[in-house]
Formats: sequence, C-alpha cells, structure tokens
Amino acid sequence: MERINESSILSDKENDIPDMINYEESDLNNSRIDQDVSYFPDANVSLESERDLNTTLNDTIQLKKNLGETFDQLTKPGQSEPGSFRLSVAEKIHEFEMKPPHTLPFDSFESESEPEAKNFSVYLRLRPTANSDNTIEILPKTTVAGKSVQKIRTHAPASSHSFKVARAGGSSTVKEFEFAEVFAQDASQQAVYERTVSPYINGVLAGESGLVFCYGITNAGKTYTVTGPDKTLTSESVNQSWGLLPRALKHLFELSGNNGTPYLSLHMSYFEIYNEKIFDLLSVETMTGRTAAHLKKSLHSISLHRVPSLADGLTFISQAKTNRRCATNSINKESSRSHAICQIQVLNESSNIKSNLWIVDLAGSERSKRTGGLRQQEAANINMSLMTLNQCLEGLRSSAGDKKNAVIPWRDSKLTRLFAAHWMGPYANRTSMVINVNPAASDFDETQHVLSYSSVARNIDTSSIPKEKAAPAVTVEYDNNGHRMVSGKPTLSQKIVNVIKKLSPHRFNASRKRKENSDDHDANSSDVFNFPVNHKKSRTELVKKDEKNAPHGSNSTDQKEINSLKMKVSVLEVENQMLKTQNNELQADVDQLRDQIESIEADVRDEVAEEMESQMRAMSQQYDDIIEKMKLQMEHLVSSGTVASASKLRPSRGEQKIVELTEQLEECEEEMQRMRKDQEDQIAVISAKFEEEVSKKDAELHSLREKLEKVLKGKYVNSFAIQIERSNETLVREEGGCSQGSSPSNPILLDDTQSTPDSLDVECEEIDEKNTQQTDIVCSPDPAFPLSRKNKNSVRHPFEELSSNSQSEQHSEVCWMKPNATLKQDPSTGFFLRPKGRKPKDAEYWDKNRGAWRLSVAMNDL
Ligand SMILES: Nc1ncnc2c1ncn2[C@@H]1O[C@H](COP(=O)(O)OP(=O)(O)OP(=O)(O)O)[C@@H](O)[C@H]1O
Repeated sequence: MERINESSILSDKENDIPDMINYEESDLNNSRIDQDVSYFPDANVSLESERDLNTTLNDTIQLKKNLGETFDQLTKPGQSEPGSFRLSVAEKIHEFEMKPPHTLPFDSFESESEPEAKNFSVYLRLRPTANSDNTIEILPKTTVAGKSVQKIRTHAPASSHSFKVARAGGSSTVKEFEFAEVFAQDASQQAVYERTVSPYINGVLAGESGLVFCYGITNAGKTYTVTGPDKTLTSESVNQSWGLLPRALKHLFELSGNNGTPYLSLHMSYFEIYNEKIFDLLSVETMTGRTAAHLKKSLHSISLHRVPSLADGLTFISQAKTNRRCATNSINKESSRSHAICQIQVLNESSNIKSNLWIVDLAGSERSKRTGGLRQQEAANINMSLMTLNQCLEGLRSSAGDKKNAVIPWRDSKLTRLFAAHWMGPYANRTSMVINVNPAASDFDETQHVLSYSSVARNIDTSSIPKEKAAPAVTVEYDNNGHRMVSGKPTLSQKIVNVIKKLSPHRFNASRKRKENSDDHDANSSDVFNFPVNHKKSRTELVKKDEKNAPHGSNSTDQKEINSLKMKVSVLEVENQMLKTQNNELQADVDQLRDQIESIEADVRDEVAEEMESQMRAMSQQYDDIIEKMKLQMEHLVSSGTVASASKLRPSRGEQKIVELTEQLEECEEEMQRMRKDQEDQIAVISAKFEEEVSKKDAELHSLREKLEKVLKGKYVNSFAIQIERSNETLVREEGGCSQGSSPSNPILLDDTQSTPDSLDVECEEIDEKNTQQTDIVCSPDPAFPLSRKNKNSVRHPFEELSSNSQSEQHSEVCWMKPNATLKQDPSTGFFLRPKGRKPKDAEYWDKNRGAWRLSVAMNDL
C-alpha cells in the first residue's frame, strides 16, 4: 500500500489547489480566486506591472471583440437554414455551454446506462429487529411516469406519541411514504449496492461525481449499510456483509483495470465532522493514536491517500472506522457520534481531471432523553447539523418551486457546506439518499420525522434549482487596499491573478510558495469548503467571532461557562426547532382533519336527508298499497255481496250506533227546522190577515164612533143604542181571520158590550133600563177553552161560578160598563186592556192557564 504524504498530494500539481471539491474551479471560480488573491497580495504587485497587465487585458478584450464581430458577420440572418454555418456554430456553442465541466471525453466509461434522474434518488432500508414489531408495511412496486416507485405504510403503535396525537385529532394512524425502492429487512448488501451506488461508478470513472449518504436515527443500520461489519474488511474476497464502500472500491478497481486505463488512479480521504470540527481519520497521527494533530481546520489539510489496490482501500476503511468516534449509549453500544465522510477520488492523470464519489455515514439523529443525555454537546451538534441539512433540503425543494428567494443555510454547518459543493454543482442529480429505519415500535416517532424529510428530498428537482442558488450571494467585500470586491465578477486584482496564472504559472507558484512560507497553513483562515462568502453570517460563525473577540486574559473559567451556556442554548435551539417542526406538522394535520370533518359532516347531512326521503317515500308507498288493497277488498265484497264478510269491514257496534243516532239527530234537526219554517210562514200569513182585519174593524169602529157621536148629539140616541145592540148580537170577531165555528183556533168571542168601542160614551141609565143582562168581557186566545155564548145576551165563562158565588157578588157582578169607560185593545194580540185608571177589582184577574182576562165591572162602582 502506498501512503501518500498529504503535502505531496496537495502540491504535486501545477495548479496546486486542494481539489476536494474540484468542480469549484468552474462553478465557484470566484471564491477560489478570492483565495488565490490571498496568495498574491496586492501589496506584492507593483503598479507598473499592474498597468502592463491592464494593457494586456485590454488587448484581450479587443481581440474578443474582433472575434465576436467576425462571428456576427458569418452568422448574420439568412444563413440560419439547417446545416448552415450559423446554425452549426450556434449548436456547437450551445453544446459547449451545456456540457458539464470535466467530463472525460473517452468512451470507455460513458455515463451510466440508467435514465438520468432529475430528482434525488431516495431509498429506504429496514434493518432486522429482534422483536416482532410490525410498524412498517411494504407495498408492491409500481411504475409512475415510467419510473419504478415503492411505497410503505407506517402503522403507529399504540405506545407511540404519533398514535396519541392521531387519535386525539381523529386522524389516521397510518401514513404512506414513497421511495425509489424499499429494501426489506432481509435485503442483501449486494442488492442495496446495486441500486444505490453501482449506477454511479461508470460516471465517476468518466469524470462525473456522485454522492450517496445514509440518514436515519441512531441504531438504524447506517454504519452497517456503509461499511458492514469490521471483521469482514480484512480479506479482498467479497464478503456478503460488505457495505457500500468496500463494494464501490472493488467495483472501481474492477472497471478501471478491465478497461486498461493505467492513467486512472484512485485516492481516498476519510474524515469525520465531530462537534462541528473536522478530524482526519487517515492522518499519520491517527494511525498511531488519536492526538490533537488530526484535528484539521480545513479540507485542504486533510490527507489524501493513493489507493493502489483494493486491499489498501479496505485497510483505509478499517483504519478510519477504528478512528471514528463511537460511544456506547442506551440504544447502540457502538453508536457513531460523528458524520463520517469517505471521498474516493478518481484522477485521470493524463488529463488531470478528477471526479469524486462521496459515501457518507451520518451520525444518528437522537433525543438526548432516549440516549441518556450524558453527551449533550455531541447530541446537540449532531442534531443541529442534521437540522441544517433538513433545512437545506427544504430550501432546495422550495427554490425549485415558487420560493425562488428561499435562503438556504448552507453555511450553518460544515456538513451542509460539503453537500452544497455537490448539490450546487453539475452532478447534483447524482445523489442517493438511503434512509435507514429500525421498525421497532420504540423508534416509531423519531422515524416518522426521518421519513418526512425523505419525502422532502425526494421532491427536489435538481434541474430546477435556480442558477443563483448554485452561485449564491453576490457579496460585496473589500480587499486589503480597500478595493471593492464583488464575488461573481472578477475584480481587478483577481483579473491580474488570472492573467499571471495563465501567462506565467511559474511566477504564480513562486508567489504562492512565498505566501505559504510566510503564513501558517491555516493562516488564510478561509472557509474549509471555499464557498462564496454570504452576507448572512451563520450562527456558528458568529459564535466563533464572539470567541475571537473575547477580551484577552479573560478568565478561562468564565469562558468555559460561556461555552457551556452556548452549548445549552444550542441544545435548546435544536429542541425548539424540532418542536416547531412537530408543531407545524400537527397544525397541518389539524387543518387536514378540519377539512375532513367538514366534508364528513356534509356527507352525513346528505345521507340523513336521503335516508329520510327514502323512508318517507317507502311509508307513503305502504299507505298507498294498503288503501289500494282495501279498495280492492271492498270492490270484491260489493261485487260478491258477501254481507257476512263485509260486516268485518264495519266499524264496531258502538260506533255504528253513534253514527245512527247522529244521523237521526240530524234528521230531527232538519225536521224541526222545516216545521219552524212552516210555522213562521203561517204566522206571517195570519199576521197579515189579522192586520188587515184589524184595520178593517178600525175603520168600521171609526165610522161607528162618528155615527154615535152624531147620535149623542142628536135625538136618535136610543134607537142608535138598540141598533148597536143588535149589531153586537151578531158581531163575532174572529182572531187570525178565522170565522166563528169554521176554525177552532183562537176564537175570540165578543159580546155586545165588548164590541162596543172603548170610546163609546153611552148613557148607561137609559141603556141599563132596557138591557139588564149581565155582561162579562172575556177574552180567550186559548183554543182549548173556547168561549161560547150561552145565549145571545150572556157569554158564560168556564169560571162563571167564581163570579157568581153569592148574591151580593151576584149583585155586584152585575156590571155595567161605565158609559164613558174606555177599553183599549192590544193590536198585536187582540186582547182588551184594562180600562185606564181603574183599580182592579177582586173579580178581575189574569188566568194563566187560559191566557185570558176576566173582567167584571160593576157599574155602580163607577
Ligand atoms: N441489515 C442489517 N443486517 C444485520 N444487522 C444489522 C443490519 N443493519 C443494522 N444491523 C445491526 O444493527 C446494529 C446497529 O447498526 P448500526 O451501528 O449500523 O446503526 P447506526 O444507524 O449506524 O447507529 P448510530 O447512528 O448510532 O451509529 C449493529 O449491531 C448492526 O450490526
């Protein structure tokens, strides 16, 4: 095994620039130039030579201008038909521009045959577990848009926090995640290698870099996937437990040897990022024992070792594994406490083109509560850098979407700076992420977070990453002379350096060596990954700055205190960030659940309405059927005349009786009404007749009165009285128009006196002498007691006895009408009224039963 001294590696090329991230020469050229400027400070360049160089530059610009004009001449419009010179030149330029830098032009290692992926390839690997927890269900592979994809379903165990949250929110405890492929617990190391790393090997030999990293919580199988068990790395024969790294090495050796390419050499760097510091795992010091010497401040100082054979490569891997920081925690007795990065560099010695394959074993994300919390600083740094990695992934995804201005915090951790070097380069699409998962129920909650980030990574479209992301931050800085330096555009000093590099490499190198001799290797204090400086200083940098700015001689105990407080703050920040993420996820779940509830409510309402409607329709139909049935039954009964059976349809007897009685009652009422109407009609007719008669008699009486007055005034009184008497004898007055005898109803018989008009003034003495008959005035409307005249001079009342009980009464009964007495008649009833002003006599009364007045008037009373 040939071990290459790190300084020899770093300085054996003409343009001796550390090429850990060698694509930067093209893509991040300016930052490299910034660094170069530090090797060639402006102070060392005389003004004269600067003037000369400016002239050279102007000449070059003029030359370029002339070339442009010539090109325009040749490609002016009208010459752009297919096959024309203009088109072919344009095509060539386009082809040239699109071509990624450093692609090896030879055919033997043409890029992979697999379709060029635009997105990161994200795989899932489940590690075997002792217990039978079945939290992850692997679904069959499917093809989406021509690509094979595979999903898993996670089932939250009842003991998990996710389960409780899902239940509390009413959401599902099952979630789905999609991957390029899922490796089950029994998947072989070979199967994982073939899918994740193998496709990049050809490209790496052809000058195209690739990055594969394993991500997961502690004890999920990352180290196992990357390297496999230690003891298997001792032999060159492939062990089935070999991880990705030894397999990749073997594959590279096999391919480069088979293709007869002695000009290709393999080199390896292996380092770890521990507590945000870089440690070389293959430095000379680390070979003999861990000392502070293996702490490196930049990637440029990390050793790069030539790997002449597979055995040497396996030894390096084994060595690095030994040197890597591990610790025993409550979960994993050999838990990696750092991110381990292996860089296999393929150098084409004939063209000096380099390409890299990075295989990264990340430290496991963890909760200090679960792992014991004794190594808080480690845990905080691990979580912090993983959090930054996640933020960068999220930023990349957003920047490929609509958030073009999303700030990607590359510089917040060393790990992300390294990854950014690849992701912002031309081969960002050649990235595989292997998610390692332990399906144990106890790991479920943390695994969910890991899986959610895998979804983010899967959705990064590397082709859509805006150019400004690839060369971020146009940063304004000032050089030592106060000249304004704008990264992205070469400053005058940079132009000078470039020209010197081109015109006189020897002079450039000499100047650089001078610089190296005068300065410590780390004196340039440039960033380890030589990225363009961003305005936005990272927190880590600020912390560093604070440390630098701390007053000299300050108490070291205070400093320790400050550091420990800072560490606590960073732990809390990480925890806080995790909680925020969790909170956001929960909020999203809540929103989703709210939507679900609303839609479920709407569905339920619709369902209930439909159900009710259908029930009502069914009921209505039932009633219709019953009615129809009864109608048919009735018709049948009627047509068959089956009384007996028809009687079944009758209502109960009581009801029938009620109906009958009600009908009778109604009939009675109708009859009564009819009778009443008849009576009223009759009464009306009788009344009319009576009135007519009365008016007639009134007229007669009137004439008689007139005559009587005349008689009284004259000598014909007697004869006239006799005449009255005679007429009285015959006068029968019938009530209601009935003639005496013809109708029994309401006869009213009037004797002679009665018929005498009440206003009749008679000379009683004279009459009395001639008419000594007793005269009772009786009126009787009652047909049951018709009055009759017993003789023509006397009308006997049925109560005649009353008025003729004694002689004295007999005497007194002999009543004589006062000559000037006035008897008035009620026109409506036809009764005679008691003479006005007269006091009633004992013989005078109203017989209720007969409805008649009996009047006995003693003439001598008057
Ligand atoms: N696919 C596998 N087959 C057999 N054993 C495995 C597999 N994956 C992991 N293991 C075993 O599980 C244990 C933990 O694995 P490993 O150390 O690789 O986890 P890790 O994710 O690297 O953990 P940490 O982040 O703490 O370093 C080891 O004993 C390892 O041998």
